[in-house]
Amino acid sequence: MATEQKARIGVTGLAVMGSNLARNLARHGFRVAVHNRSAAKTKALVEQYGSEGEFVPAETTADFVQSLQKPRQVIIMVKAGGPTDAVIDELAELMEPGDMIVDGGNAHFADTRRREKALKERGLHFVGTGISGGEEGALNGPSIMPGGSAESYQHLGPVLEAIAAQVDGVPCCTHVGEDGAGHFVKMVHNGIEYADMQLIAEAFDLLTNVAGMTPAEIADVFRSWNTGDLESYLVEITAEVLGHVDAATGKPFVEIIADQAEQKGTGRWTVQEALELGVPVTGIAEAVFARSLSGHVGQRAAAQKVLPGPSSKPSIADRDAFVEDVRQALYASKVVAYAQGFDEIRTAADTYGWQIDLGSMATIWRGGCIIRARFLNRIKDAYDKDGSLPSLLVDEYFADAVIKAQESWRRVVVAATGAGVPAPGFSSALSYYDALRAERLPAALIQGLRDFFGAHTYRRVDKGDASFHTLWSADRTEQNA
Ligand SMILES: NC(=O)C1=CN([C@@H]2O[C@H](COP(=O)(O)OP(=O)(O)OC[C@H]3O[C@@H](n4cnc5c(N)ncnc54)[C@H](OP(=O)(O)O)[C@@H]3O)[C@@H](O)[C@H]2O)C=CC1
Ligand SMILES: O=C(CO)[C@H](O)[C@H](O)COP(=O)(O)O
Repeated sequence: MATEQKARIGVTGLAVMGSNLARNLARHGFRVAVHNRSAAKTKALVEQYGSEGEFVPAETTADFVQSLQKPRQVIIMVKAGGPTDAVIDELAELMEPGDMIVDGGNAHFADTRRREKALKERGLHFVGTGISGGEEGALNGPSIMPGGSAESYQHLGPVLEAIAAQVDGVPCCTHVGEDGAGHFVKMVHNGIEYADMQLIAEAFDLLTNVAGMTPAEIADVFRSWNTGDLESYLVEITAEVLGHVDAATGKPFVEIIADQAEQKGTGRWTVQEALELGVPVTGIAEAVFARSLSGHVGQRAAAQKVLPGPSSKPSIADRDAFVEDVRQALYASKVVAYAQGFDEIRTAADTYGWQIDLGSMATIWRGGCIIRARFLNRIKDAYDKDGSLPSLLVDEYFADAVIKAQESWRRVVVAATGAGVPAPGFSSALSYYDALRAERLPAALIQGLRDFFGAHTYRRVDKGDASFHTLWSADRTEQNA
């Protein structure tokens, strides 16, 4: 193939994400080489969308690599895990020093670190890149979170910024940080996505089972919420899903879906990594566990037969006031979930030596991605004002918002408890708020107990950092530890 006919960039893995990303690149004037393990997808893409731009289809990996301009840039969009390793191994055999492999799948950041290290030894650049926005975002402009070296970003950045979503003329793409930073930030993005959806689902449950509203009425509520502080993609599509009617039965669509939430793993990874880093991401953890509980069909069926709810349910005197309380509780709990997610990113950056600008993360999540929301502008402002903010909750704007929401938030948690409606997201977010602001926590008693049974020692409020142990089974005098 003549050099001038070679492609600027390649995409391998042409399922929903890869094929739409390739189309997005082509629509932006990049000649794109396209390849898929099974050639039918490549053929279908070119047949259906060939007129959208310049595609260079390849049936084999060798032809695919040959069809690229040097230094070569290949984006992989295949299943995370083993398939990604298999594709990287195949490509690496055919590529040359200076070429670049970009993994746009939902890889675990530790895999990304390992892959970048291994490929560097072969002279290849490797960029682990988070991409969010689902199939629609991949086509029309996703939010893109590239890691890897600053040098790699110099070459790749202009292409990614061109195809990313744009908000106020700013691309939703920036160099997140070295090696696995991009995939780490994408993982936390997904963790926040889990928390956000759990809170929305709890709001729906409360409006259904405490306020007695229908899905169509609740759809209207979400539609109106989407014109205020809660404006976001997830609130917008909640109104769509709740307003949809099942064609086969004529019932509200939400009532005919099996109530078992599935998960591919990025939320679970966010919690596992938070446990390692010692960051309390209670909202995300509750969301992961709530999905998991929903899937325990046998246990749920057994419990339904023997465990009753409260003998009487509180009645809602003023439905509009309750709807407003739920709105406030949703907003405050959402702020807590984002605060926890940003804490995890900051702690990981310190741990792994990444220079992550938290304000920039809020900036690139404003468009294209699943958690895009109006209040990300406020998060950006908060971190722009103070890059070392101890918690989003102490920023003036967000402190004011949760303080204003506080009474509503408490009423909603009380109503949920009284009615026997599970609201783990709302209640754990409120407990987090109360724990953070508490002058004194019962952790003191835990320390006392640990010292009693295991001589694990404790620090005193009046003796600085020194540790002590009480001789519990002797005369109970205190010793320096
Ligand atoms: N779907 C979404 O909304 C989002 C997905 N992602 C991530 O993007 C990536 C692609 O997602 P999606 O488009 O949904 O596709 P899938 O995750 O369903 O992956 C399907 C693709 O992987 C290829 N593949 C699977 N195993 C192998 C293998 N061993 N060797 C080579 N190719 C293989 C398939 O090829 P074949 O056709 O031959 O089977 C197909 O192209 C995933 O990592 C996903 O987590 C990221 C953001 C959003
Ligand atoms: O990455 C995404 C969006 O940004 C995917 O939509 C996400 O993988 C969905 O996750 P799950 O299937 O676990 O709900």
